[in-house]
Amino acid sequence: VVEEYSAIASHYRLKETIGSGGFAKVKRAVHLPTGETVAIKIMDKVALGADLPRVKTEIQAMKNLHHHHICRLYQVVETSRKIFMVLEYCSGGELFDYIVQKDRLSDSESRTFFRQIVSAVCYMHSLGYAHRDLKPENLLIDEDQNLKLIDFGLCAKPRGGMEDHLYTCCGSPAYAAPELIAGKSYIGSEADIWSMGVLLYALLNGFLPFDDDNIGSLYRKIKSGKYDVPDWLSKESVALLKQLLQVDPKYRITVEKLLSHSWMTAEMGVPVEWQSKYQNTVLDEDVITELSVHQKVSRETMRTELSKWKYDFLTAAYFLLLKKKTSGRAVRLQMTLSTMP
Ligand SMILES: CN(C)C[C@H]1CC[C@H](N2C(=O)NCc3cnc4ccc(-c5cc(Cl)c(O)c(Cl)c5)cc4c32)CC1
Repeated sequence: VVEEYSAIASHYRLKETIGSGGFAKVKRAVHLPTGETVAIKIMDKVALGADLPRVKTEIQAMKNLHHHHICRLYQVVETSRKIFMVLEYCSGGELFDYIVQKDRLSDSESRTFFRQIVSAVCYMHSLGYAHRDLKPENLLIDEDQNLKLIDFGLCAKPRGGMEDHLYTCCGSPAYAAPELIAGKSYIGSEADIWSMGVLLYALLNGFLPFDDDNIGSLYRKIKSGKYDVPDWLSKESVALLKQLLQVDPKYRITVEKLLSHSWMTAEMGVPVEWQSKYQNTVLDEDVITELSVHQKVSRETMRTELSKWKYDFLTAAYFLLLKKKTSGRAVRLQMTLSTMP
């Protein structure tokens, strides 16, 4: 097995498999130069077949999406047979499992999580991306109980911008908007708003608003837009669900209005901050120092090299050192990154 993973074995110690998506295996790993834990998504190009473009879509999208509630891509390694994506590790697992084990979440815990989801989605929309597969399985919890959005294989960045219509019917049926399953052309951001309505319902109730083993009756329920309203729901949350789960996208709440909706701001007092907390234009001086000293190159050379954002071993070392710094650990490397030119 080791020779298969030799491309990354120089810098990562592979640990156990932590999950597998359709055509990918995800393993926990340790980044040897910093000691940080990462998740490595491993795909076999032959097995991917027609799905290879989805992976390229995901990689390209993740290179442009830098947000504290979006899983960070650190590095991409491609060999003749494999693609490895080195990703931010989330020790808390899937939000889906968290809801199941708690049965359902309280109004305020749902609000805390839902504000983070809206923050990530609003940020994506501001950059012209629609996720198109929003569901609790694609939201992970990190060690600080923060949510991280994953799986950008279906996300779309319509050429003509967010108003451009999309056509491919995709994502998971139970979370899919009526216009999407009706096979009509649709606006990606509007479909994401519907999916967030289904997500909020799942957080507050522990079950889905539209569910049926038979796909035909599931579609009929979604198109009807009718769902149960359990008596434990607060008046405000019922009002918000009504505005999210509007069958006609014309009447659906927009993400801008969502940021300051009264249920969203209750207890918090402030609208959702959707801008990224990550500073992704200025390079961190402490990290440059550590990397340039360690690689025995000038700071200028290091700055120039880092600014190419090649998502190689150097990009990974930069992001992981920065993560160490922001979580108050020493900005130190344990071995040379042998790949520096
Ligand atoms: C859609 N589901 C079924 C697939 C599962 C695959 C395993 C996942 N996982 C765990 O099960 N436990 C721990 C765990 C910890 N850190 C992770 C970090 C990143 C990713 C990740 C990121 C992206 Cl961008 C992506 O595309 C994919 Cl597939 C995975 C998964 C992690 C993870 C959860 C989702």
